[in-house]
Amino acid sequence: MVRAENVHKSFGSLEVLKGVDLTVPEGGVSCVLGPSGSGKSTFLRCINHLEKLNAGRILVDGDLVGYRERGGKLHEMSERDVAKQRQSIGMVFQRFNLFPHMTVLDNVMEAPSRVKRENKGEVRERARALLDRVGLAEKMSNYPGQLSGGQQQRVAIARALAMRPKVMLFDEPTSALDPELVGEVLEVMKGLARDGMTMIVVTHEIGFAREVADEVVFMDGGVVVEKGSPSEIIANPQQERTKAFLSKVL
Ligand SMILES: Nc1ncnc2c1ncn2[C@@H]1O[C@H](COP(=O)(O)OP(=O)(O)OP(=O)(O)O)[C@@H](O)[C@H]1O
Repeated sequence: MVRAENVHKSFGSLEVLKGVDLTVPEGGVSCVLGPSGSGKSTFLRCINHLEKLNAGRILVDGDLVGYRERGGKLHEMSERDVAKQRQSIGMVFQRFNLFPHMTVLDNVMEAPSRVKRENKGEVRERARALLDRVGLAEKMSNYPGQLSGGQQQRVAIARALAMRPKVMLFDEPTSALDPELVGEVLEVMKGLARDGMTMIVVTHEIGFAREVADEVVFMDGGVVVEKGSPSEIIANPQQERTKAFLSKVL
């Protein structure tokens, strides 16, 4: 479960998030739509400790992101606790950023072996199973440079899943792909949604949002303009800003 309450974030004098509220229940999928510069990436980055909030709070699985409550007061988490909390939050970016000198299997094994220091044999089995799940079992000995963009993005998803996250954040995971490779990545994401993963997906893939999202959130100018079911927001938007955006992307 993810709950964001009144999240504010500024960069200098630029106010990027102006009080964002969002709740994704356990196993729910929220798709965040909105024009470029509306704060979508910044919002995901706040959930994953890549940015610090100026105000508001975020809870992942009931735990406050970045803070511990002690004696009725909030204390900033130690780096160790931040690292631990980040393990429960998987993130997939537009650019997959795999290690080019490591095989596909080693890329997927890297984080659990290094960060969690888990048993190598178990991690290898899990990584193999994940590569099978994303349809890349036969590529595990290849290097990222030998794979298509869609295949690399599927490896990136397997890599995030290898940490057994409770929540997966996707930041425009198909925007950098050639159009014919988009479908294979969306299929993997649909499978994850079917399997009950809690997901927040920033995307311009309206078809995906329509089919998979439990809730569609339209953001513009650092605020949530409207949110609701796909049929409410995509088929029947109420706000002019949402209508204008959808008329451009549909
Ligand atoms: N580290 C930063 N320092 C200064 N400004 C930033 C920083 N990160 C983001 N911004 C600014 O915050 C605003 C929102 O950016 P953000 O990337 O969150 O938008 P977005 O909705 O994800 O857009 P896009 O769809 O283009 O990725 C932009 O004006 C951007 O330039």
